[in-house]
Amino acid sequence: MTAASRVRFQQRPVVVVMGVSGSGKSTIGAALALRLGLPFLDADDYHPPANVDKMSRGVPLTDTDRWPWLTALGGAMREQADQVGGVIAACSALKRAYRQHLAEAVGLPLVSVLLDGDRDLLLRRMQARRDHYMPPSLLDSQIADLEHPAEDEPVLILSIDQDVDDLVDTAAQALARLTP
Ligand SMILES: Nc1ncnc2c1ncn2[C@@H]1O[C@H](COP(=O)(O)OP(=O)(O)OP(=O)(O)O)[C@@H](O)[C@H]1O
Ligand SMILES: O=C(O)[C@H](O)[C@@H](O)[C@H](O)[C@H](O)CO
Repeated sequence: MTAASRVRFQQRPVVVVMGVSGSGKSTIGAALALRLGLPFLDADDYHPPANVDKMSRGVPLTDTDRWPWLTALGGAMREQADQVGGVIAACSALKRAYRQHLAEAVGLPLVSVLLDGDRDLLLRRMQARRDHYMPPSLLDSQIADLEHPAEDEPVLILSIDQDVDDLVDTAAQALARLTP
């Protein structure tokens, strides 16, 4: 048993694994949820078809496109948090207002895990992906929209130039300390 798998929380965490497209949110979020025995929700599954169509055509989403999507995800997070106590969601959550909106929808404080990487690595990972609607041409608009969590937002920042297992180990251990 690794140190991370022995982590015990006083309270189950409500976590948003966040960052720009290609940073590894779905990959790390799913693995972290499995490690912590918590439900996993992927924001990609909550987009209305019009949003997916827009992104597929290489057009960045606007705030207006994102609010209903964030409301739907926040509602699903709340259901899981009510039933299970905690939840891990993968969601770009690029702007502070989006993270606040999610926290309000859930009714509990969120902990963000920001997957941070440089543009070259992000682009390589997006280009290597074959089965995803999000085109690499949208990366720069994602980077432009990203507002790094401020001092008053509980956040764990992870550099994505590490193996998935290492990232999950670090996140699991740090969450035990960050969770109120
Ligand atoms: N730490 C890592 N090391 C190597 N490859 C990784 C790592 N994390 C993710 N990947 C790979 O990078 C690609 C992007 O990851 P993923 O789809 O999870 O990102 P994402 O942030 O969910 O993207 P999007 O927001 O566009 O859905 C995938 O092919 C995934 O397998
Ligand atoms: O906020 C946004 O611009 C979008 O929702 C994207 O982040 C996508 O969800 C994702 O990155 C592609 O799967």
